[in-house]
Amino acid sequence: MSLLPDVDVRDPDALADALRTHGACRLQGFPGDAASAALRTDLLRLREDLPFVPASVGRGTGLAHHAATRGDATLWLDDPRAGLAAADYLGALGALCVALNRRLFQGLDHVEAHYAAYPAGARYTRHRDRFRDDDARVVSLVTYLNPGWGLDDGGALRLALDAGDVDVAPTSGSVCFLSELEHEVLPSTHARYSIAAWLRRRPARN
Ligand SMILES: O=C(O)CCC(=O)C(=O)O
Ligand SMILES: [Fe+2]
Repeated sequence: MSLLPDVDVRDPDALADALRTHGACRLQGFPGDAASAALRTDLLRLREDLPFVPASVGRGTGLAHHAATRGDATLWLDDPRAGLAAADYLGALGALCVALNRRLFQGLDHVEAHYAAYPAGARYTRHRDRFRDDDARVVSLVTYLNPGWGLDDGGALRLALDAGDVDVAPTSGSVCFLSELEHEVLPSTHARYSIAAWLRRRPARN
């Protein structure tokens, strides 16, 4: 049996329960096949037209760019150039945030998300999304936009659950986990596309 439970996005009680019990789950139906296809189309188009920014690690004065630690390039979904699919995604994420806030994580009141493009060979070494000096990120959600991704293509998300490490192939659909959980992105054989999103306690971004 997989260590990661499958939860339907229409059942926020089950989602809250899975996060409480396991710390992570796959999220079925989010954002849906049509939305995923539109997001991938937009991401690929935006990659051509817009400079994605090499991602940084840390925050505030500790912010730094280390390609060996983190090799993706990103574009925030609330950027006015990000397009309609991005706006719809943020709307769906906001609804999920409200639903979870009612059940488990009181004080969740803001979402943030960025497109991420990892070139072949790029990785994101083991980290937490919740910073030592800023605990605003409570729940992390990653949506994969790589239909046809194969078992040999690498690029798994490795989640350090209490029950042991679990690898998630970055093909399609979404995975949701507590932002305090350690995780990493393993290098892949070719470009890997995704959206990384967070449900937050406060609106500030660094
Ligand atoms: O793309 C993934 O699987 C995870 C990305 C991640 O850990 C992050 O952006 O913080
Ligand atoms: Fe992360």
